[in-house]
Formats: sequence, structure tokens, C-alpha cells
Amino acid sequence: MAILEVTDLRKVYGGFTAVEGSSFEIERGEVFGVVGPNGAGKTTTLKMLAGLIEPTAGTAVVAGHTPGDAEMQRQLGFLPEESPLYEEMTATGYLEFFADLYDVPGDVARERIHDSLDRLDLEHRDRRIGNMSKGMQRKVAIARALVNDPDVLIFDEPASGLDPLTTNYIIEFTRELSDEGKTIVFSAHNLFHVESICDRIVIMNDGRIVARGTLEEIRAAHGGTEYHVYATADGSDGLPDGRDPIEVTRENGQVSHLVADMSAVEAVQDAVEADGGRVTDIQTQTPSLEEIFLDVASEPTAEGES
Ligand SMILES: Nc1ncnc2c1ncn2[C@@H]1O[C@H](COP(=O)(O)OP(=O)(O)OP(=O)(O)O)[C@@H](O)[C@H]1O
Repeated sequence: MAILEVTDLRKVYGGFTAVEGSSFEIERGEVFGVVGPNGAGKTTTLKMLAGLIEPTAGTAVVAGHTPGDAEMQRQLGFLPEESPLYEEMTATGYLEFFADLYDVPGDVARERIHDSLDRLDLEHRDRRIGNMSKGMQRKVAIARALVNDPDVLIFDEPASGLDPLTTNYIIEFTRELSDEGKTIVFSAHNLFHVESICDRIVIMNDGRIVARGTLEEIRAAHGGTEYHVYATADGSDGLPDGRDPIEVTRENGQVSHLVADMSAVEAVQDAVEADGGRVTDIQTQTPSLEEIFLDVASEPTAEGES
């Protein structure tokens, strides 16, 4: 069952449309990625989901509640892209203060906060936040999104600008939260992270969703998997009309035929054998999310869906 339902969400700032007609559903327990180039409308979308900005049109429903309603706030944890923290407070003091705002009983709050900070490997918890490094501050901000033990977490760029070790902790922690059943909406520029933890994604460009689905679905819709058929002979002349390989290259006496599907692989095999050769290897070539992203982000935005 969808825990988050977004229908025709739109945001116009003055005369400028930042988000145009976004619709998607997120299932309970999913890690859902929102990716796109700078200015695509990711943060605006996430803030509308979190009830921090009012949509111009459309609706976002989280666990049956509309953003801003008190019960929805209880079910939601939001990590903003840039999180101003109270610099004079210690990490634990700050987190206890936020837990109190959510009416979390003191002993439950302390245990929850220490558990989150242990798992995020945050040292020096009684240091003033203003004296903490950027990575430490980000960990405190993540722990803040968890003080009310929400079912749905919205993480806007959780690991941007952090060193690889801290980034790794944060990505691994996000994965663990998902394993524990949390639903996570996640925006990131690092597509490797998106690829490694998201179940489904939407790619936004100029305020619109331009691709959506699992990575496999998106790959299939944008060229999909291609196959390299390596052989000792070039059978491409013997292929039936319309079955030409995408590309034929020759290297070190081997001929490589690049083709788009398994039936084309079989056609090449038959043609190579008819030419007196044999197939020596078949390898798949799948486009990375980065390649697809560069492709769809450079296309003029004409929404192909919803
Ligand atoms: N308060 C605002 N007033 C006017 N325009 C805004 C406002 N907030 C955002 N925008 C514009 O809306 C567009 C989408 O911004 P948004 O921050 O959602 O993009 P983003 O995809 O999160 O980008 P980034 O990856 O750079 O964080 C941008 O052109 C931005 O300048």
C-alpha cells in the first residue's frame, strides 16, 4: 500500500514554475530517489512533501495525512539540504530539546538519541555544535530527523560535501533504516549512491518528471541492455534485413557485434556460424544511471508520462 501519494503537485514562484504536475506513489518500506540537475525542482518537491512549503496546486498525502497536519508531522522526519543547527547547544542537548518538542518522554529520547549517534559513529557529543566539523553537524541533523521515530524519512542530499568515510556511514545508515522498515525519500547528486540504495527513482528536469521506475525499468525505457557478441568471423553481411548490429568493431582478429536484444544475439550467432566462424564470448553492456541521467537531462523537457 502506498504510504506517500503525490498527485499533480505544482509550485509556481512568482511567474516561475519550479515543479510542474508531479505525480508518484511510494510504497511502505521503499527507498525512493529523486534525482535531477541543479534547479530541477527536487528540494521544492521534498519540501512540499514535508509540509514546509505550500503547493500551488496538487496534493501530497503522507500515511493518509496532508502535510502540515499534526499527525503527519509525527510520522515524518525531514533532513533539509542545509540544516541550521543551534550552534551554542551541545549535540545531545539540542537533540533532547527537539525530542521534547515532539513530546518524546525523556528516557526514551535519551536512548533513541544515543542509539542514532552510536550508529552514526558521532564522537564528542557534548561539544558545542558550532565547534563541530561539517560531517559531525550533518550527523546531528540526521539524528534530529529521527528523534520522533518517524515511519517516513525525507533526506535532501544527506551526504553532500562530506568526505568519503562520513558519506559511507550516512549511506549505510540510510540503508539500515530502510531494512528496519522505514520509508525513505532521498535526493542526491551522487548517482552511485542513488543506484546502490534506491528501489525506485524519478528523474526530474526543469520541474518535470522525465523518467521513473526501477533502475531496470528506466534502463529498458532508455536504450536498455545491449550485448557485445565476440566472434572469429564477421557474419553481419549475412544478417536478415533490419537486423543490422548497432556497431561492428574489429580488434586482434576478433569481431565484436553490438546488438540490442537476445534475438539479435541469436541472429548474429547463426550468421557467424554460416560464415565459418564461431562465437567466443557474449557480454552485456548496461548503461549506468549517470549515462541515462546525462541523456534525459539534456533532452528538451516534454513529459512522457502522467
Ligand atoms: N523561494 C523561491 N523563489 C523563487 N524561485 C525559487 C525559490 N525556491 C526555488 N526556486 C527556484 O525553483 C527552481 C527549483 O529549485 P530547487 O531548489 O527545487 O531545485 P533542486 O533540484 O533542488 O536544485 P539543487 O540540486 O541545485 O539543490 C530553481 O530554479 C530555483 O531557483
